[in-house]
Amino acid sequence: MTNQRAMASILAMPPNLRCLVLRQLATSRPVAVAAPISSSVRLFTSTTPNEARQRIRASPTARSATAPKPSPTQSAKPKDIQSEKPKQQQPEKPKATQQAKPQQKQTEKSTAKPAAQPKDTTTTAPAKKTTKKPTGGPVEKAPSSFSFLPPPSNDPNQLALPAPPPTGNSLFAATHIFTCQKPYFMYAAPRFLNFPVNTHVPEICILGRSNVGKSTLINALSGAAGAAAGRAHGLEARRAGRAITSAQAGSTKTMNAYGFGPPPKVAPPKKEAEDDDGRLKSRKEKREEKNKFSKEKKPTNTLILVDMPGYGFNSQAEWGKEIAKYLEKRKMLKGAVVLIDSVAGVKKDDRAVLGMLRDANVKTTIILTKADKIDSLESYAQGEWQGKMQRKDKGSIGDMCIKVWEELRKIEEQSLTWVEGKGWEREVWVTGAGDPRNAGLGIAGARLAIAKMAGIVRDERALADEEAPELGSVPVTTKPAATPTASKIVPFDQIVWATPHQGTPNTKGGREKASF
Ligand SMILES: Nc1nc2c(ncn2[C@@H]2O[C@H](COP(=O)(O)OP(=O)(O)OP(=O)(O)O)[C@@H](O)[C@H]2O)c(=O)[nH]1
Ligand SMILES: [Mg+2]
Repeated sequence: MTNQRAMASILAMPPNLRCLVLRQLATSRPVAVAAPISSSVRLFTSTTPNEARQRIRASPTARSATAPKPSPTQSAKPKDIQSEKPKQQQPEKPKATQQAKPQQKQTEKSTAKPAAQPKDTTTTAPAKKTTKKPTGGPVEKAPSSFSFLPPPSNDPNQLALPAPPPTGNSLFAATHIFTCQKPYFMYAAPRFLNFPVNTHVPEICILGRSNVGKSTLINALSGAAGAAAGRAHGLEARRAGRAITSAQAGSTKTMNAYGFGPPPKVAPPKKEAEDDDGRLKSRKEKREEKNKFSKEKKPTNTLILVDMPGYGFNSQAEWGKEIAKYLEKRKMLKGAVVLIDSVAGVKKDDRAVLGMLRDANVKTTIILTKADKIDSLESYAQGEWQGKMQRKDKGSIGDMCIKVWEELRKIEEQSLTWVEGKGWEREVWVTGAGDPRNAGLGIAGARLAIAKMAGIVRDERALADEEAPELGSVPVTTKPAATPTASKIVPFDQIVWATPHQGTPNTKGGREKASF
């Protein structure tokens, strides 16, 4: 209504004045201004030109340059909200706590009341582990040393006598040599000529019919338990320094040497060309010395065991010839271990090999293998095995020992030196190296038998006909290798070996006890 009255008054004006008034009104007329383009919706608002300019300044392009703060806040808000939403939605938290609680309960299950959560106790991991252990590991505690002594005569009514158990010191010293470090696979010699020179480290060879368990015993001596000792295959076994075993006879085809125990300390070669008296060496002397050292490598271990190819089924005649050469010519050969199958007993091939050993005058020890196949070891664990072994049942281990002694006494008749107690050991050792149920049956005793024959450990038992090893002739490892001040460092060719093991005295003046 006010606009109509104004228009009527303007029209009533004289023409000149009317034109002036209309021009004034035209300049002050409102202008349509575009809304910010940035927004998806185009808004139109009626404003004055000044307001329009202010709005244009506050346009999206200007906003983006001049006012970045509001956009992040606006964009951040939803993000924050979204991120906060789960935080605010606290119902998830109780879910997490509910999941954590049962885990804690599982870990504390052993101490918690089993009656409160019977379902958890049946499904939890620790319970499974405890049930799996008996299947994988040894079930029964097998005797670590297991040996027999012969009766005074060959009277068939007499029985094998269980030998008195070795002392803890002797078992500890022997076990330490074999287990203080990883066994070292030194070389495989197809022929005797391939053997490297050795003038310092005692060697023991392991002989026996094919598949009797020679390689398995070597693995068990180094600490491989039960099934692991009898199932060493391929590169993995080689890398671990283990002997390769197989259920098929004739798997070992070369003479393989394994080193045990730490190396003796060797001084670096002298730099000055002077001898001990300070005299300058001649060229010839220097050359001789160089050749002497280049022939033989520095010793790497205390003891070498040579795993021989088996004789009998699936063997080759060539192996026998090379083994015969080895037995006759090897300087550092301190003895041979002949393995005899507890089930099969002494065969024709065993007699032939024992005859070879007699002729070569090589000291011999008999070890029975696969004893687990004869008698149940449950009785061993309960201490009943001694009486059980003395029974005259066919196939018992005691009976097998009697047969072995009979054979040895026949074979020794053709020799003056290779006789009972000197050429061959009276004590027969019994093992079950590859027994998956009873890891280490008689293995500590076998270690002692071998180390004793090599002259590096003394058996402390007072056996009447036992001869002490020759002192100073062979290296002796009496203590762990970690004793740095044990011996003075001397040149390789001047190594003076220590005396045999006398046991490790403890602080109370007694002897240390070893646990086996
Ligand atoms: N039950 C049982 N099995 C054994 C024992 N010793 C060895 N075995 C198994 O007898 C098989 C032959 O063992 P090896 O150690 O390869 O025999 P080997 O005398 O070295 O045989 P060759 O190298 O062929 O001369 C393997 O399958 C061993 O798992 C044992 O004391 N008890
Ligand atoms: Mg073998």
